[in-house]
Amino acid sequence: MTPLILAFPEMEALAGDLANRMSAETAAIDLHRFPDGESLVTLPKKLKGRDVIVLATLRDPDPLALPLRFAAATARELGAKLVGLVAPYLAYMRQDKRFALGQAVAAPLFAKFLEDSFDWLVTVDPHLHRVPSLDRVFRIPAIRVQSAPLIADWIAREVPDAVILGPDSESQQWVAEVARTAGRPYEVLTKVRSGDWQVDVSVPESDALKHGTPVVLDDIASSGRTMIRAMEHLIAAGTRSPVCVIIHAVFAGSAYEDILAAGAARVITTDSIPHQTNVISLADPLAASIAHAMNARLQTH
Ligand SMILES: O=P(O)(O)OC[C@H]1O[C@H](OP(=O)(O)OP(=O)(O)O)[C@H](O)[C@@H]1O
Repeated sequence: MTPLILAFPEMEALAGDLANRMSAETAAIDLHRFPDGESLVTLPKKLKGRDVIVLATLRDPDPLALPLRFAAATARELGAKLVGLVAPYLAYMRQDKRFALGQAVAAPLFAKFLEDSFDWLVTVDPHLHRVPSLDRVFRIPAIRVQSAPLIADWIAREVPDAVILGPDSESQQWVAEVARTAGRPYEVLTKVRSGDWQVDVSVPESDALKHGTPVVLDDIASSGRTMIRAMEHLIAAGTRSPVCVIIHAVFAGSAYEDILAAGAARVITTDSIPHQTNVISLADPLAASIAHAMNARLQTH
């Protein structure tokens, strides 16, 4: 039977793109909020014997956590075979260690929460800068789509004189990869975070920056302060107007407007989180990885 992609709100467009590439069908998950804040999840009726792919954005994960669990459990009660999760943005991965005594280490706890409900997971570049692979966090088949080749293509095409800038030492690994694929130079900045909205970034002396367009590349823009501080220093140093390339368009509060106001020439993102800045489609590698994850899970079922 054809797999069925069940899209949580906001994910209908990506669901359609994936269905076109995978001979799958799509249907929307109806998510109703009662006045007291509880959720009612309603799935389509014909799930018996089908592989179900739940597609959700976890940009605002807490209100979606229980509906995700309800959707997975209900799909099984209605006869679905495998139930997988495609979460192009995987929340909670930044808290991958105890930064201060008493803190919850959210990354493995959230992973456990998801693997208790789903048979497999596909995500895009999770923020696991200190963890080498998703297998260290998930015990279900978990596949990481890498956006680097798509980002490198976009930069090579749209900003041919790019100097690619990673905001902190942890970004070196993938900024170097994007720069190598795009055939452009790169630099790594130094970031110091002192609070949720307090970040400082220092920019190195760079000959390349005198002649090229700075492209600040980061996996997440949340408060936007990392991007904003990087741009402020670049502009003060006399560079051309920076281009901001962000994988996950989290954009808390007015972050997007603040980044534009700080002088970005362009802000572009992948479609891991629906936003007006999405220009890089992840549908091709996501569709390939979903097929791979379903096969991997079937082999262990
Ligand atoms: O828009 P912002 O609020 O500035 O957040 C975005 C930044 O935060 C993340 O790193 P983080 O500072 O969490 O550091 P880490 O890489 O050590 O987790 C991410 O890699 C960005 O650089």
